[in-house]
Amino acid sequence: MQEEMRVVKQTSIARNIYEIVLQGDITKNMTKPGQFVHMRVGNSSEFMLRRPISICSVDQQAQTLTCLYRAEGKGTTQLSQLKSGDSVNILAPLGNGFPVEAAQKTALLIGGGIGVPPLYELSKQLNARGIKTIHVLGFQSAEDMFYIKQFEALGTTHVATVDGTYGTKGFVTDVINAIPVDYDTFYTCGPIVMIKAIQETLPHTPGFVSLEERMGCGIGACYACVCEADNEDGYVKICTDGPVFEKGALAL
Ligand SMILES: Cc1cc2nc3c(=O)[nH]c(=O)nc-3n(C[C@H](O)[C@H](O)[C@H](O)COP(=O)(O)OP(=O)(O)OC[C@H]3O[C@@H](n4cnc5c(N)ncnc54)[C@H](O)[C@@H]3O)c2cc1C
Ligand code: FES
Repeated sequence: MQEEMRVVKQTSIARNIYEIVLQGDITKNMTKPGQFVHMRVGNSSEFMLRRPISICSVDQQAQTLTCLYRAEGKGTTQLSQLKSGDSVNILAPLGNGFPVEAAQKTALLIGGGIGVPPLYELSKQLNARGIKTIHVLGFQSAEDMFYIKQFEALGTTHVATVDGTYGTKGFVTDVINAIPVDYDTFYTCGPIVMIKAIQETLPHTPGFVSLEERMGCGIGACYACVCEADNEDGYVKICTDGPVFEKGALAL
């Protein structure tokens, strides 16, 4: 489904990180955490390719969608210029999403950098099902951190920064190695190197990983997003088969 969503507000929340709140009917279809929206950020041919951005939070009553993104390249920088009252063309919801029903009692949610946003809607939905959530969030530096208070409101939240300016100095795996193993399922989203390290750190815990890799069409037509996998075809398309996969399913 496609819609021109209205920008309600846009706020800078950390170094190069923006929170955009959009309103529209299409939110009623955004029910699964871990799905993403495909945004057209401008009308010129330069912006023909849409930008995939995770659903961070949905308010069904207000019909609003919140996304968090890093303004890095041309498209996301263009997106960061939008003001309240502007509109953005959204194709959504795309992808499969995290299976919330997989967690039994306690879930460990691990996010790295701009992989953190989809874990917020996931944590909200797990908590609504009575599942306790523990969050481990990794950033480069204190200046890059966002949504710490929002995660703390949902469950115990640990932060790791590479430069040690906040929380544990080091990586999310340093935190995971130091906390008690009282969770039954893990969910993670972030850079591939982090996902690989987590799979090695938690070999016996069932888990689900979400990839935020390069995409083209977002709807299974262009093969820009294929990743080697242990299945009959030998590959998967991140956009339609994912972006969430069971731990170990991909040859990372
Ligand atoms: C499923 C999914 C969810 C994502 N969720 C978020 C999120 O919540 N917040 C966030 O900040 N980023 C997210 N990303 C990454 C985000 O899509 C890219 O950072 C963004 O598309 C880069 O666009 P640009 O205009 O800054 O860069 P440009 O270099 O101008 O982009 C050029 C083209 O390459 C594509 N591209 C470049 N880098 C990526 C990338 N890493 N992933 C996919 N396409 C890319 C762009 O979509 C565009 O078509 C997600 C990616 C995926 C696949
Ligand atoms: S992005 Fe085109 S097939 Fe996945």
